[in-house]
Amino acid sequence: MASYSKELEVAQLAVQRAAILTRKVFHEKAKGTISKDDASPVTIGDFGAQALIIHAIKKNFPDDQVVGEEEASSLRENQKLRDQIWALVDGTKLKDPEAEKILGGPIESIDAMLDAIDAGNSAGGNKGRIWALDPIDGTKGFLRGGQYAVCLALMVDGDVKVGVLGCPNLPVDDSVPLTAESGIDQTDAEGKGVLFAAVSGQGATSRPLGIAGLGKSQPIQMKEVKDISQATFCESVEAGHSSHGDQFEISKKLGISKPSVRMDSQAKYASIARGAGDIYLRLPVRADYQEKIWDHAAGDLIVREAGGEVTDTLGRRLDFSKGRTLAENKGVVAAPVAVHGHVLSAVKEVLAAKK
Ligand SMILES: Nc1ncnc2c1ncn2[C@@H]1O[C@H](COP(=O)(O)OS(=O)(=O)O)[C@@H](OP(=O)(O)O)[C@H]1O
Ligand SMILES: [Mg+2]
Ligand SMILES: [Mg+2]
Ligand SMILES: [Mg+2]
Repeated sequence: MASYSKELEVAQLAVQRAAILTRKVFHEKAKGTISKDDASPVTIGDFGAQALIIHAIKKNFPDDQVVGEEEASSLRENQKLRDQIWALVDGTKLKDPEAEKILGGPIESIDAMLDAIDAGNSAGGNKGRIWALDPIDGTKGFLRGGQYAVCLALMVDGDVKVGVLGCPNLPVDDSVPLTAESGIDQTDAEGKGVLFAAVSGQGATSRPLGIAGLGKSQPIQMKEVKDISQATFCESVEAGHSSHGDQFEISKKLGISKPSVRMDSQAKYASIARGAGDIYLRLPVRADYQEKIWDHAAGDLIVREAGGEVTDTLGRRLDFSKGRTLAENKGVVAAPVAVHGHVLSAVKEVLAAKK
């Protein structure tokens, strides 16, 4: 079995470096936000983080492909925005020269930065080594001052082998349980920022998200759910991204009376993987929406390696081999292995009753 130790080290350091950049933008008022063709927002933080991460991947693994959320066409036409991003990218380094060397050093020029962003254009698929990258997941949360995540996963022949999530606004302490306020960034910089990782067959870990080399890691595990009515379930903040109504019906069916924890980004997967919460439900709002692979690849592996099961609403494993989207899946149901079947039955009953 391949160990993927080099890939894991590069991925974690690349995400850690990119998070230095996103944290800078998070604390600035002007985030250089523009609207994409689908009317969703993108900021200088998203572009900068994508450039830095793809640069590190290409330096270490030149033949690998990348499926990245962003592309640079709007920057090629907008010099002001491009220069703003370059100032950020050029000034972002890990405070450990050895770690910086592992990432292949800085990006050489503005043109190289734009090319790095555009190298995230792989069509995906079921052959070879392909990285899935979401430079800022939960951009709306990032803009609102909530949770967000820097997400990177390596797929080999369509199967996720390595997953890394940088969550700058989650508490370092794995044992802090989720509350209704967890989705809001309420604490100061002290004690915040977690780097989650998993390798297929090797378990999942967390460690503090630092600014130099990698900190000390510890294994993480999902919590045992003894009484499902006491379970904590997570869902999106944005009602346009998952159906709060269906999710409420499902939780009622499970006897859960606690309100949901609304949280942006794959911080939801990370939070249940470390046992701070129990269940993540993402029921489709629109029948025709196809989930993007970069919104799920890292979280899917981290939850499964921490003792969870992740399927769609029909009980199928998420299939990352179909291209840039999860074309063969509908929604997400993530829970500890022991209770996943029970949760899935409630999901199916609620969806059947709607028909
Ligand atoms: N209609 C629809 N249905 C499902 N998902 C959608 C939809 N539209 C957008 N998106 C994707 O949602 C990503 C963020 O969603 P999250 O649930 O993680 O967070 S949030 O609370 O909704 O912000 C978000 O990721 P980012 O763009 O990286 O923020 C989108 O890829
Ligand atoms: Mg996303
Ligand atoms: Mg994104
Ligand atoms: Mg986006």
